[in-house]
Amino acid sequence: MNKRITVLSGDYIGPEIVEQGILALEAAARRFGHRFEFCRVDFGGAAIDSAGVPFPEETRKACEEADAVLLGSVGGPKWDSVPKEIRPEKGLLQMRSALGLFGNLRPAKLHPQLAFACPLRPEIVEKGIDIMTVRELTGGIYFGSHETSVQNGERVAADLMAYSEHEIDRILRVGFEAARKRRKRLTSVEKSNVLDCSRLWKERAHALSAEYPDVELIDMLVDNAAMQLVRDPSQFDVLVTENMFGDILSDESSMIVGSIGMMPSASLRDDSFGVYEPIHGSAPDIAGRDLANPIGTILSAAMMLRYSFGMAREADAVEAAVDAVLDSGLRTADIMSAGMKRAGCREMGAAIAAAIG
Ligand SMILES: NC(=O)c1ccc[n+]([C@@H]2O[C@H](COP(=O)([O-])OP(=O)(O)OC[C@H]3O[C@@H](n4cnc5c(N)ncnc54)[C@H](O)[C@@H]3O)[C@@H](O)[C@H]2O)c1
Ligand SMILES: CC(C)[C@H](C(=O)O)[C@@H](O)C(=O)O
Ligand SMILES: [Mg+2]
Repeated sequence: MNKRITVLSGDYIGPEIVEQGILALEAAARRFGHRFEFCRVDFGGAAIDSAGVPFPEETRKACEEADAVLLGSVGGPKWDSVPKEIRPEKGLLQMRSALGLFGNLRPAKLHPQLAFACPLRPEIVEKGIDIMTVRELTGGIYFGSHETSVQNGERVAADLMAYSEHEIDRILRVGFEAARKRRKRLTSVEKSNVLDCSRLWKERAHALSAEYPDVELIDMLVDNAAMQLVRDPSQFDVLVTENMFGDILSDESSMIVGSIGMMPSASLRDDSFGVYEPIHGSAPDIAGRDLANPIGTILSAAMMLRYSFGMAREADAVEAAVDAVLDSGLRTADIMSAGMKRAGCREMGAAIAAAIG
């Protein structure tokens, strides 16, 4: 099969990790007889430098013309003082919105080889951790109005959270469908004791649950969910939530599976197109030193194969290669432990590509 992949490397560690994702995709293409064409365009801070804005029209066109997009990470101190309308992170939100990517899948699965890297007690870890967070990605407080005004002689900042029923229903359906294919437990995370958005969310979750009698629906307040994630993560199968709660809880779940460098994501809409990126940021503190863990990006490439290209065998091969390399003892600094072999980002990426075949 021929596929076109637009590559947005982004900033700081972005180019380092994305190159390893590309190596994995090329290895999968070679082994299974596909042709993947990569088109690299500027995005985020790199696009501010070259074009003055983080999501230029040309980048948007390159995304729209592709079958899928591989993204590194954007932002960092170099662009922290640019006007908020052209921040690299604003470009990321513009891209998600322009491409209609409302459904964000963030799987957190503990690789048994990394049990030691989980900060929870062994008896908690032994019960297994395999959570799919389904995060709403194009609505809520990220996309409401953001204003700072002067009232009574002082500045007042306001950010609006708004959700319409159709936005809530379509992401809840992604959650129900995902749970149906897994262990059939859907935890709907909200703050219905305070927020109207959450009250509407909870009401819609119960209305839709009639269409999914095979899926158990559990309501959970977000503060409790944050606590339960570290008390007993094995209770969660699929967790569905709004944009900001999902951002926070997915970083929390990344640490209980060992490192934020391990976590992939897929940002999807109703057709097969998707944007694939690790959930972490541009990690300026380790950029340019070959220290980043590329596994979150490589597993994002596996999600691309599975969700956008319908290539389950190929995705399995990439995931199996990650397991094999972890079994071999190779570790980047963030998941290093005694007796293991320390690798840089490039060595880890090359080993995984070689293991794909
Ligand atoms: N999707 C994105 O592009 C995205 C996501 C989150 C943050 N950001 C941006 O990234 C910048 C830095 O944000 P931050 O420092 O809060 O979060 P971060 O995720 O970049 O880093 C947090 C910590 O995790 C470590 N880390 C992250 N990825 C790693 C990897 N692959 N391997 C090993 N260690 C890794 C970093 O070294 C750092 O100590 C900010 O400008 C932020 O807005 C971008
Ligand atoms: C950089 C930022 C806008 C982004 C988000 O909050 O969605 C990031 O934290 C993520 O998790 O992808
Ligand atoms: Mg985040």
